Order: sequence, then structure tokens, then C-alpha cells
Amino acid sequence: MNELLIEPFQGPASGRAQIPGSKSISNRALILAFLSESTVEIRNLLRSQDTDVLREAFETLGIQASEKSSGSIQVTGCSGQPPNDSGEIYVENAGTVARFLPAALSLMPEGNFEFDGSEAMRKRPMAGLLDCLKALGTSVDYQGEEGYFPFRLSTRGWSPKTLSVDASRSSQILSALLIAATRAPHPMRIRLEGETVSKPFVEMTVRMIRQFGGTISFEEPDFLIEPGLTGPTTGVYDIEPDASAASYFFALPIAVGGATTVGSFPEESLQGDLAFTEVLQEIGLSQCLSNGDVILDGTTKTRAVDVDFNAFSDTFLTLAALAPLLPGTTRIRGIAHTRHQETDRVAAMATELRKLGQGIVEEEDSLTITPNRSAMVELSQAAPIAIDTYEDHRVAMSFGILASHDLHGDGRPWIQIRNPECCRKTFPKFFEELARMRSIANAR
Ligand SMILES: O=C(O)C1=C[C@@H](OP(=O)(O)O)[C@@H](O)[C@H](O)C1
Ligand SMILES: C=C(OP(=O)(O)O)C(=O)O
Repeated sequence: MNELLIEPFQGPASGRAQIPGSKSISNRALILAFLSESTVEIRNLLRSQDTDVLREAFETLGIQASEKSSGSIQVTGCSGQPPNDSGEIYVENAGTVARFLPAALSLMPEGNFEFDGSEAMRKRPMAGLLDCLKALGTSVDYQGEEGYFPFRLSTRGWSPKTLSVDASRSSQILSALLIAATRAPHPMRIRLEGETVSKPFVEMTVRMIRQFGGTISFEEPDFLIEPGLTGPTTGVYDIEPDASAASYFFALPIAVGGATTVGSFPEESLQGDLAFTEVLQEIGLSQCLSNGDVILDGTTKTRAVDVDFNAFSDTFLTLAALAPLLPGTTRIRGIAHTRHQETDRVAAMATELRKLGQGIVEEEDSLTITPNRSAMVELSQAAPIAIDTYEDHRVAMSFGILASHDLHGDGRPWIQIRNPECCRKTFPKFFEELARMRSIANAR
């Protein structure tokens, strides 16, 4: 297995980190463009495994998504009726594709699709969505365990006008149905049963449906969706930088001091994960906003925090990995649902932090980390510690930031990351970007 030894920074961070387009916005934009009645040009689309699998599925379905010379992608909207009504679709481990695409294709009056995903995806919750598709008229044939990939869908369009959704295990299930409902043959009333995790992602869905010309409202406890999606009025859609990916560079000053700039986010960003910058301010970093750029300065004293991450849990790993450098016990709550994502993230972070000698209390919904610097120094004295990444891009990236800290004070690497390529899911050039930021810091 490939391992990457991380060189600690030899100077404080400075400069601007280059962040790719948002995964969540990119895959919503691609699906909404396919459901639209017009052609949509998407600018700054993320190029990574999670968007590649959706574009490959588009190819299977005959949906045109072509590269323009300017670097943008042009999707020929087909009102949700692709040229091909059958095919095999592989979603790898992309939660957005796994949820959004089956829901969108279930609108077809006569479609037959085989769906499968990676080993990890075969364990992720799908039943909440597939039960809804059955209620709408699709038949679902499970090839393995009921409620999970792989399965075959025989679609018959949507008949009922109301639907109850259980999105307690993933908000993507609700988002998928709201997006697809824009092409239902009649107005839809969709009720969320109970609570959903990751609420800001549902708000992102609602706002993006409107940006694509759809009509959606919320009348507690129902979402009301009118049929029709014209596409963005200008015909062009711009993707924001990815706020979860930005979290690593926002937090870098905790590990190496200095300040990092990440830009440019629109004033009314669609991404709830920007709330992570508030956590960093609570830790003691100061934040400055300038023309959409966010600058975090870590030259001040830091403190440990106790935070509920339920609404922006993709960023909890960033804090967990840096907790060993904070002066006190860090508590991270609201993260039980992340046990069903790329890997069991709570268990993965607990295991790897224990390898570094940190005091860990792992509960179903929380992680408490008590730093132990001398254990970390001692354990990495003879040789660097190897961090396992469980095919989870966020485990790799967050420990990459911790590893940038000059623990031994002599520039000696003390962490190596196993299978760093798993970053290809959302940020293929993450370690190159970290190295570029390091060379700027070292040159100062
Ligand atoms: O809708 C989305 O784009 C996402 C929703 C969240 O998932 P869950 O709702 O499964 O927590 C988040 O973790 C994921 O990275 C992206
Ligand atoms: C949970 C994540 O991904 P997915 O879209 O596969 O759910 C993530 O990117 O952290």
C-alpha cells in the first residue's frame, strides 16, 4: 500500500489555498441540469471521483455533458427523460450519486437500471430512499441484503401525490426526493417523518432548486413542490469552492501558526460547513472577511471546545485530528450518523488518535479527546506513525494537517498517511496543495 510521509512546515502558514469546487453543489447542479428543460453551462465543477461517477452514469444514460474550451461543462437538459432507459450504474462510494440518481431515474415511465457501489457503499443506508421509491411505483429487487446496494430498479414513474420520508440516517435521502419531485407529473407534498441529520444540506437543496427555476416551499411539516424546472435564467451556473475541503486549510494555523486565506465564497454561501470557521474562532483563531475571502489567523492563544457537529459533520474530523494540539479536552457531539459514511468515522478517528497516545472516550454519538503531547512525541521518536485512512478522504486530509505540525522541533516527519490516494473522492490534489502551502511557508 502506498504511504506518504508528511514533511512538517518550517514556518508559519501564509498565502491562499486553492480549493476545488464543492462536491455537494457540483453533483446537485449536474442532476438539476439533467432534470432541466434547457442547456446549462456549469462553471468550476469539481473534477474528482464523486463527480466522475455521475458523469460516467450520464454517459451510460446518453445524457450529454460536454467539456467546453473555457473549462466549463455543458449539460443538455432533458427534463429527466434520458435517451437510454436501461443500464448498469456504478456509484463507487459517492453518497450524493447513490441517493440522487435512483430518485431522479425513478421518474421514468419504463426504465430498468442495475445499481451497485463499492464495498463501503454496500453498507451505507439506502432503505429510507428505496422504500419511498417503492411507494411511488418503482419496483426494487435486491441482489444482496435488503435495503442496501446492489439492487435493480424497474421504474414506472411517480403516481402518489404525497410521500413520507425517513431521512434520519442521511439528509441526502430527503434531498434526493425533493430534487426529483421537480419533475413529478403533478405537484408533490413531501413530509419529513421525524428529524434529519445534516440540515443545512436540505437548505442547500431547496435553494438550488429555486436557482434552477423550480418552485418549492415549506409549510411545516411538508415540502410542497410544483412540477417544472426551467434551468438557471442566465443558462450558467457557478459552483462555490468546497467549504468542507476548505476546513483543512482554515485549520492549518492551529498546526503551524500564521494565517491562511481561502476564497472566494459568495456572501450568501449555500454551504453550512462554513460554520466550521465559527468553531475555529471559538478555539481562538481570528477571522477576517474580505471580498468573499476568508482569512483565519492562528497567532493567538488557543483553547479546547465542546461542539455539536450534527449540522456540519464532514468537518468534525478536521477538529478531531487537531485536538492533540489544543490545551485541554475537546468534545465533539452529534456525529452518530457519520458511523455510516465512507467508514465508521467515529471509530476510525478514535483508533488513529489512540495510536498517537491521545486520551479517547468514544460514545455512540460523540468523541472526547484529551491531548497527550509527550506520548505523541515518544511514540513517534524512533519512526513515523502510520495512519490508516479506511478509504476515507477526510481521515487522510485531516491527519495531513496534524502531520504538518513540527512536533519534534527539528523538521523531522513524524506521521505517514497510508493510501493518500483516497483523497481522489473530493480533492485529488490535496497533498500537492499542502506541499505548495508548505513551500510558501518554508520560504519565508
Ligand atoms: O447532501 C449532501 O451533499 C451531503 C450531505 C451530508 O450527508 P448526510 O446527510 O448523509 O449526513 C454530508 O455528510 C455529505 O458529505 C454531503
Ligand atoms: C460524507 C461524505 O460523502 P458522501 O457524499 O459520500 O456522503 C463526505 O464527503 O464527507
